[in-house]
Amino acid sequence: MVRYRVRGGNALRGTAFIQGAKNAVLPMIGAALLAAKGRTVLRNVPIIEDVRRAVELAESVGAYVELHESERTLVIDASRLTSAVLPAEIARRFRGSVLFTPALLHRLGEAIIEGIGGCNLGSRNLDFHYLGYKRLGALVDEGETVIHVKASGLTGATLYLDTPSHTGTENLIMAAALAKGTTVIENAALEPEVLDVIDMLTKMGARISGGGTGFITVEGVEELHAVEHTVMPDRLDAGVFAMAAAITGGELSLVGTGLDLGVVRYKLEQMGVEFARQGAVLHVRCEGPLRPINIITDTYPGFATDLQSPMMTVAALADGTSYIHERIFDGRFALAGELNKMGANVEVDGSRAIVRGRTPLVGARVTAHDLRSGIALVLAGLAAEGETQIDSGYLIDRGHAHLAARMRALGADITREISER
Ligand SMILES: CC(=O)N[C@H]1[C@@H](OP(=O)(O)OP(=O)(O)OC[C@H]2O[C@@H](n3ccc(=O)[nH]c3=O)[C@H](O)[C@@H]2O)O[C@H](CO)[C@@H](O)[C@@H]1O
Ligand SMILES: C=C(OP(=O)(O)O)C(=O)O
Repeated sequence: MVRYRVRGGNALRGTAFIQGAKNAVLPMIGAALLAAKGRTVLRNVPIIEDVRRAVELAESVGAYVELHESERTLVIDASRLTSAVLPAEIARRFRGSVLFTPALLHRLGEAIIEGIGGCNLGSRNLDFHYLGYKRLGALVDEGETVIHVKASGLTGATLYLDTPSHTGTENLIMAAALAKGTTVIENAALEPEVLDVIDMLTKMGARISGGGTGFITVEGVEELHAVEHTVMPDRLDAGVFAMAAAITGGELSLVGTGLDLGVVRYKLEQMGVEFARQGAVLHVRCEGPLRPINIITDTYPGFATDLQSPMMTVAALADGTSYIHERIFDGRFALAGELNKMGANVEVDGSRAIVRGRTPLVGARVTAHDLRSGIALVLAGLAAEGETQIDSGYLIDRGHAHLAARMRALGADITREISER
């Protein structure tokens, strides 16, 4: 069991190196399996547990994968895929496993999905994915525990997503890329990670237009080839470091090519955090007290649900009452109870939370219920008096690379330990 220990009180200062994006690299690993010849190279790969699971999953279906950790580079040779099974013991450990389905369908004519994991955030349906595959000509057999998707060649069609699902959009683009004819995906996701995946697929030879508009057109091609691609920076990792500077009264230079925090930056600015773009570096600092904030999560370009939990910690440290409305997931407030153990005053009512700040936070033994509640508790620990122990730290490691080392380099008192219980 992984546990983080944080002793609060230190202002974070220095240069924070932002990792590559988890939610871009996982679909890219799935995309690499579409290339039947050659070797794909992915650069700026975040060394996170989800990437390790994705490597294991790719190997389990027959790909040859090298993860060069110190070079943050993945080399994937998918010329020989041997198994259409996504085995439960790996696939259930991360959400990105769902992104292997299109490659297995195209390369082996079927995908046998024994499980899909990911953060426990309430209902996380996959109906848009399966309806899309069916419209493209696949047979989908949804058993109690195993889902079997079969197709001897897919054919383009018009697809519609009820809401712009992130992985749903990526999966249907990948399924359409090697289908016969034209596919149109209406109400497609606009997230920058989706656009980065489209960039990679385009380099591979896919013909995709309309990325970022909500209406994506894919002209199917005969084959896709292996390419080199650099993963975009992780805006969630960047948001967390900006918040760490804000709540500790620190000052950080965030380094990560082309970093854009979007609405999160504007919300933090409303709270009193100062940002300055200095060429390729985004500088963030906070001197005065934090003001309260209202947040409504939404699909891009709205406020990212994945930063809602860390923002709850920031709100608990602001002077006044903040309001949070979670609109993407129906079970994303597990953090509230843990923050309250540390002295926060968070009241949850359905999809809304009221955070009454500022209450002094004190170190406590708390539990990460999912990746982002975990990192939110690390933030709380940085601002709390005394020591905070965060159990189930594996969930944090799913999405943040070398967290303790990166924060220690900025002056934080944080350690990661492995314990029996
Ligand atoms: C690996 C990855 O990229 N994970 C991200 C991805 O997850 P993921 O792609 O799983 O999230 P979706 O955008 O698909 O889901 C958003 C909402 O749509 C609903 N829905 C989705 C698909 C579907 O077929 N039917 C359906 O009802 C879900 O239940 C959920 O309430 O986007 C989420 C929302 O930005 C982020 O929190 C995750 O970090
Ligand atoms: C919900 C998240 O991830 P996943 O979809 O991989 O569970 C997340 O990154 O916060």
